[in-house]
Amino acid sequence: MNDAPDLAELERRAAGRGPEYGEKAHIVCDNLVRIYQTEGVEVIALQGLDLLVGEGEMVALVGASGSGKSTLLNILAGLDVPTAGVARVAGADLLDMSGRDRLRFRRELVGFVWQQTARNLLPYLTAAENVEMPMRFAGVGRRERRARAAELLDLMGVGDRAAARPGEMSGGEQQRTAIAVAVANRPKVVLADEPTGELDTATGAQVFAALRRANRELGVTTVIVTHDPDVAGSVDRTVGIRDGRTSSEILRRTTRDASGREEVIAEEYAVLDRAGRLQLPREFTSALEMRDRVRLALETDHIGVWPDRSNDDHR
Ligand SMILES: Nc1ncnc2c1ncn2[C@@H]1O[C@H](COP(=O)(O)OP(=O)(O)OP(=O)(O)O)[C@@H](O)[C@H]1O
Repeated sequence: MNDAPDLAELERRAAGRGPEYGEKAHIVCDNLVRIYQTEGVEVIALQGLDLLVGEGEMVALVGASGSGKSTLLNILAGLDVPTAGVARVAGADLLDMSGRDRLRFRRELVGFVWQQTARNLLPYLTAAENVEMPMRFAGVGRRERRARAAELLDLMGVGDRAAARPGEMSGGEQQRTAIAVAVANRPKVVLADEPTGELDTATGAQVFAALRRANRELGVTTVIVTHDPDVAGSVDRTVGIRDGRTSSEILRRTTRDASGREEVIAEEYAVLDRAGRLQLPREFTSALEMRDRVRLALETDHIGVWPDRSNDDHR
């Protein structure tokens, strides 16, 4: 006898979870787990990551090397399959997808920009031909392809480089062309893994500006993995990943001071998952020497967290 719950039972259990988590979000990660097995050793790259991104949002993902950012991006791109949890992008369920749907998802619903310029563009095609390539796969007619490629290269500020091959373009021009390629098929989501990583500050700023233009003018939801503080500081929302989980978020909003000047206010938040778990920033816990256990108190409008002093008398 097999005691494992059948599909109907799993669906019943899932239905009992109350209102669907992230029902309206464009990207939903719920308790996402990715375990790699290499030579008998398990690496838990994502250990229950939660993330919601709304349609049209532009979000930066930051975190130490090895925290799981690229793993997450590869899953959202449909290139890697999570071990457990929920991952949905633009309505597509990334855990339950046939090979054919996955291919369609990668061709039509997401666009990517990688750090290595060589990975983004075909070296023997011109910039315009590179932008036309995904449209060709999608069966777009020649005239429409040409017009859209020209329009997108213009939007990215590299319209005058349309006839150049990647080897004849600067790194920044190649990355801006890569963004045009990524959005060619009108994807719902663009994923960029360190798009400015190989560029100097000024060129990186131009590439970021091109991504932002794609986000604002084409309305495409954009997720950027970055170590670049200028990029992380320029988006409305920066999500910190620590040890395979979302740990904190910085939200920025623009207001006007008394003299009418614009100022950006950045506020830090901790991510609270459905089970009530949150990660306190390491600087906070180490400043107050918090370890193992903390004391909590519910106040009318906040929760107080204190170091555990209960054993101090016995020491
Ligand atoms: N294909 C793989 N096989 C085995 N382990 C992997 C694989 N890919 C990633 N890992 C491990 O998973 C963890 C998360 O890696 P990941 O590349 O997602 O981190 P990251 O935050 O993107 O790091 P970086 O900023 O250096 O790119 C690391 O411990 C890494 O060694």
